[in-house]
Amino acid sequence: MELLEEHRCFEGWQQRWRHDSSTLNCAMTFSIFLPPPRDNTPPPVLYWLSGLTCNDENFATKAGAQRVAAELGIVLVMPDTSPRGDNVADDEGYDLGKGAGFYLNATQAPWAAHYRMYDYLRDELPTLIQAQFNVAERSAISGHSMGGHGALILALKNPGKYTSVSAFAPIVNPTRVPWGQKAFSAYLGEDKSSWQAWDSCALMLASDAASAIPTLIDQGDTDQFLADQLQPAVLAEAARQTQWPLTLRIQSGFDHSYWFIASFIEDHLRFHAQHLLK
Ligand SMILES: N[C@@H](CCC(=O)N[C@@H](CS)C(=O)NCC(=O)O)C(=O)O
Repeated sequence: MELLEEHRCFEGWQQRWRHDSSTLNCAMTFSIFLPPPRDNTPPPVLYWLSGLTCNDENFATKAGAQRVAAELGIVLVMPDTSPRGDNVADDEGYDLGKGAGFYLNATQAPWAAHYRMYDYLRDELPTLIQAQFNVAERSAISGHSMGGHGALILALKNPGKYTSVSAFAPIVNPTRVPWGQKAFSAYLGEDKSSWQAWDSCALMLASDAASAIPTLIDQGDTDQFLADQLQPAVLAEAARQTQWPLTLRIQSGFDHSYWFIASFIEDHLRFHAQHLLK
């Protein structure tokens, strides 16, 4: 592990690290915010997954989450959104390839060689964070847009792994919207039956009530992607049918940007703190 940057931030520290990922078969960079130590209890972790075109720095620099994370004593881990490097397959579009890993394990050439963000986030990165930092095992997960999709599928596919999940403007039904259909065709191939394992709505409908965890979603009602790509009402209907504890808040006048995230990130941190710090 190589420390690339370190900055004092409120009562904690903002750092940026590079490491070699054996899952992704390339070097990866992540950001982490470490709150000030308090007594002998190691702090829990909130994983943040960003959206299309982002890397580990968008949330770190634009969301303004550190002040409240320092106050609550929560570590923020901000991974990149895809494998990186000259040897990694890419596409000209902003919504496929680098910056658009969709938090799944690709099965199709040329993507399968590196695009395994699901395994990286489920196994390799948490193991690394546990080994390198003084943190508790308890963790929660959140994200934006493609990262909201990532947070939801990681939570839905791994009962017991996270105390709570939240999302801003998530892609809840990727198998039915253009962003998801383009990415899933490339990464998973044309057999659409394999797509269901990576779709929050399908996963929630197939979920076991006993594995449900508290879920908070915020969605701006003037988000330019709301009607074509996001459609959180489809997940709300799945939650109604399965009695999944979802709170969906429609926020008047907010768009898809980090200005929206910055406006409600404190609510999400306090929501996760209720479950992480029990
Ligand atoms: N660039 C794309 C949109 C990409 C986009 O909105 N990305 C969101 C996540 S889906 C984001 O967080 N962008 C980076 C940022 O705002 O810092 C477009 O022109 O349509």
